[in-house]
Amino acid sequence: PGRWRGRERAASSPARGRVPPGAARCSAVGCFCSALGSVPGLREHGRNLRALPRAFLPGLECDLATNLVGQPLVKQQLLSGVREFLATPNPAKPLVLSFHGPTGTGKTYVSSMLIRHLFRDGLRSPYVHQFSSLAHFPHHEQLQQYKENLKHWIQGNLTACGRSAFLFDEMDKMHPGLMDVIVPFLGPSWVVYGTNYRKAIFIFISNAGGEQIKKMTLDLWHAHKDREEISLQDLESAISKAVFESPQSGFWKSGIINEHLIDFLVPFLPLKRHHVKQCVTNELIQQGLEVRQDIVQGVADSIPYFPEEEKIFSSTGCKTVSSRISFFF
Ligand SMILES: Nc1ncnc2c1ncn2[C@@H]1O[C@H](COP(=O)(O)OP(=O)(O)OP(=O)(O)O)[C@@H](O)[C@H]1O
Repeated sequence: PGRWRGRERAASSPARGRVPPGAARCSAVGCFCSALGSVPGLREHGRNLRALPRAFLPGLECDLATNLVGQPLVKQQLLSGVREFLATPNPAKPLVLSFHGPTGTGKTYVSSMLIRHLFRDGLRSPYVHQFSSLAHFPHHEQLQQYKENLKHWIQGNLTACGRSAFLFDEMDKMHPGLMDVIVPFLGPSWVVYGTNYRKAIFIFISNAGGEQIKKMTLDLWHAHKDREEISLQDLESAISKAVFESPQSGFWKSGIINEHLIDFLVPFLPLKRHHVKQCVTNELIQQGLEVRQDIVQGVADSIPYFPEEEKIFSSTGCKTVSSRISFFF
C-alpha cells in the first residue's frame, strides 16, 4: 500500500493533495523523520548543524566501508550530502542525488543501502517510491497520462509525508520530457499546495555518462595514474553534458540539468579484478560458504574485462558474481 505498483497503478494515481491509498501520516512509524529517532545524535543535533558529530549516520558509514567495494568517491559524496541534509531541520531544497556509471558497479546496491538506513522498512516502506521506466512508463503514446499521474503521485505522497524518498531507476530509458513534470518538486519552491516539498529525497539511477566515466578511467590508467585520482569536477561536467545532450536519456534537454537541480552527481567507477575478487569474498561470506581462494580466483577469471588486450576493468562490474558462484561448488 502507498506505493506505485506498476501498470495497474499508472492509471489511478492519487488526486491532487490527497493522501494516496494506504499511505499513513508522516508521524507514523516508518517515515524517516520518525525512523531517524533511532540515529544516535540526531535528536540533539537536528536543530544545530554546526554541532553535528562526525560519526553521524554511523550505520550507513559502516555498511559502506564494509560492503561497498572500490567506490571511494561514492562514499565521500553520499555521506557528506546525506548527513548535512538530514541535520538541517528546514532544508533549502530537497536532496537530489544522481547515480551514474557502467553496469554492475553498485548504483542500485548503494541506493537500497541508503534507503535501509533511512527507513525502518527499507524499500518496503510506504514512504519509499520506486519508478522504473520499463515497468511504469512502457508506452510512449501514453506520455501525457504518465506525466499527470507522476505529478499527482509525488504531490499526494509528499502531502502524506514530507520526508519521503523517490527512486527513479533506468533514467537513461525514461521518455524524454517525462521528468520535466518533477522539476518544480526538486527546486527550492517553498510551499506548493500547502505542502513543504523541501524535505524529500530524490534519487536518479542511470548508466548514462557511463561511457564517459569508463573513458576517463581508462585514460588515467594509460597515464599510469590511479583510478581514484580522477577529478570529480571533470567527471561531473562530462556526465552532465553527456546526459543533457543524449536524446536517449531521461535528462535530455531537461530542466533538471539546465537549472542545476542535482545536488550530488555521484559517479561509479568501473571495477578492477581485485575489486571483483573482494565482491566474490563478500558474497561467499554472505551466503555462509567457505572462502576458498581457488573459487575467488575462478569466479574473477570467468568475468569479461576491458580493454580487450590488457583486461583491466570488469565489463559487468560485480553484477554476475553471485550467480556465478554456484557453478564453482
Ligand atoms: N561496488 C560494489 N561493491 C560491492 N558489491 C557490488 C558493487 N557493485 C556491484 N556489487 C554487487 O553486484 C550486484 C549488482 O550491482 P548493482 O545492481 O548495484 O549494479 P548497478 O550499478 O545498479 O548496475 P546496472 O546499471 O546494470 O543496473 C549488487 O547487488 C552487489 O551484490
